[in-house]
Amino acid sequence: MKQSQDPKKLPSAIENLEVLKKKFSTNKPLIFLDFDGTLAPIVENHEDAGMDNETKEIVKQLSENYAIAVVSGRGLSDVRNKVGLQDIYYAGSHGFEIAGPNNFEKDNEEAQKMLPVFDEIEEKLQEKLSAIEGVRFERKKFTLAIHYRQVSEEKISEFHSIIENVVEEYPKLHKGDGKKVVEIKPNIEWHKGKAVNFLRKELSTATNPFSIYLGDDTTDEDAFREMGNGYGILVGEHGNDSYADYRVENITEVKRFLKELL
Ligand SMILES: O=P(O)(O)OC[C@H]1O[C@H](O[C@H]2O[C@H](CO)[C@@H](O)[C@H](O)[C@H]2O)[C@H](O)[C@@H](O)[C@@H]1O
Repeated sequence: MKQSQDPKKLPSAIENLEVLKKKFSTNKPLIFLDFDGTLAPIVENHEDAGMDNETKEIVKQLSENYAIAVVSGRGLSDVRNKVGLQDIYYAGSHGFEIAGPNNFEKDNEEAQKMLPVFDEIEEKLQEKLSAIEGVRFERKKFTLAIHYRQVSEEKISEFHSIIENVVEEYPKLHKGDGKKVVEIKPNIEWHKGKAVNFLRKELSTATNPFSIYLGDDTTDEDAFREMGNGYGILVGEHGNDSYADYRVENITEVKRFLKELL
């Protein structure tokens, strides 16, 4: 079983490029890419996030040579619009909604049944959190993000307590965390790692295809942990230990690494 470790102790993918490129020349990897914090810089408002032209071009060129999937906490249509490529796969809502070329679509069936519960909890939380300035809601199909990047420091513990108390009333849902965001998700054994395993079967006929996954957040750890034949590459840090195999420092290094695959 994989062990997590201090990300600072992970080997740098950039410093080990020659070794990795050698490996990739004999094992063409499937490429899994997280969006926020990996392809697009973290910004104040979630609506404003986007890839720069260089990153767009790199991902486009990679998609001509590799099977690629973007795996995001964002809603499927949102992340698809932001990446803008038609011929690649996407997993949105933390893997609960998956889509790909030729009208391929796969929503998590259990999560589908929970849509009315999401409507209810969203309404309740909107009301209970209305007194806290700076709270931003982002409804995805199967998850609900509540952002607190713009909430003042002294209000943050109240923000978390309100959400915890409400979520406790809903055993079908659970609360996860991200970068200055709380994510309400279906309480189902499904996450980015499971979605990646599903996509590995979709993208390759091999039993255990060689894959790489780049991601920056705690939710990407589910994918790193599930990486069988392949490498997880952590972008920056998220404050906890990591199951990744390598690290890159930031988005600039993500670009540098991906360019080497072209
Ligand atoms: O899985 P990801 O593609 O990394 O998505 C994770 C969440 O990313 C977005 O929120 C984060 O980025 C925002 C824009 O930079 C930032 O303002 C926010 O504080 C971050 O948490 C997105 O809005 C969420 O829906 C995703 O779940």
